[in-house]
Amino acid sequence: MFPEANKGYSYEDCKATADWLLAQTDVRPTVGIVCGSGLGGLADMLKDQVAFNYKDIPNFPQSTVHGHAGRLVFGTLKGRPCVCMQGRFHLYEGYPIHKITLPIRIFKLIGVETVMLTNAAGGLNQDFKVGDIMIIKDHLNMPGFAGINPLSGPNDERFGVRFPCMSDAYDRELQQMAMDVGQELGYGDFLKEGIYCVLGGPSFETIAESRMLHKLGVDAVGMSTVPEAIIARHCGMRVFALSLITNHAVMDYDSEEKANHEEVLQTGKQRAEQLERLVSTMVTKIEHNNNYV
Ligand SMILES: O=P(O)(O)O[C@@H]1C[C@H](O)[C@@H](CO)O1
Ligand code: HPA
Repeated sequence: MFPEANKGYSYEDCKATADWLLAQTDVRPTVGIVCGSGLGGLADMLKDQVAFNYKDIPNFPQSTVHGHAGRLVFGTLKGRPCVCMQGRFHLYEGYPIHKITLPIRIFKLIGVETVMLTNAAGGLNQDFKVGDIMIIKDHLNMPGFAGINPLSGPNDERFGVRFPCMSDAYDRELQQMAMDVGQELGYGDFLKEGIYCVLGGPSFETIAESRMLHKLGVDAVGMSTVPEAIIARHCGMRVFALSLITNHAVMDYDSEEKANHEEVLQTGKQRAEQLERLVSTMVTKIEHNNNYV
């Protein structure tokens, strides 16, 4: 069942994993959530949980990063059937890019229509503060510039077209919904929007790199999300994504600040409750056919 790294997973491999999951649970999720570093608490919001350790799911990679529990959780969120990845995969873990994005195709094959991606990221926008939530409106795919794209290799039309459009990667209605819900919840002061850039990691950025990204118009930098968004759009799912700004990307040689994973996880804990409320309220407003109510 394990294909060669550069060949990716076939439609049949993905279908086998999807069918295996569907046989284990009656939950039929239409919303799929991916928890970023330190944001696994989002999965704990689900009621009537049916949870699987990644190691027990055919074809699934294993989580290797602290703050990514490695569980796929099915359940309901205020009555809506959802599935939640409590832990994602990153290029720097050594996984080929097709493996990182495999769960997103599984989402599609089990009936998910809307994907909500979350991540921890370093803030480059000078107006951003640690603890801000940035709604992602667009991305820069740095590994993609070097040919590392989850759609490289043969294209299977059963998933989507050879050359998918990405100018509409992040659903505008869902961005507006997040803004509206954020205002209703009183989050106006820390709810922002911006452009996310993915790098390979695991080293954090140098000062020169951060300065370059800032000049390019990047608002937040991280190590995930973009490959998942590309795969989700390729197979026709709607994508909403947000970054929790967990630290400032250092851009000044006099600065004493040093990016570190502990700070990332700590900021996640501090904003967990608000983030959960934002995501869960949005889920209640996403209709089965993906309309915004
Ligand atoms: O999975 P995400 O993108 O939230 O994780 C970020 C990027 C690195 O994996 C880690 C660095 O602290 O957090
Ligand atoms: N850079 C890259 N990835 C990150 C950061 C950062 O500063 N913070 C959390 N994930």
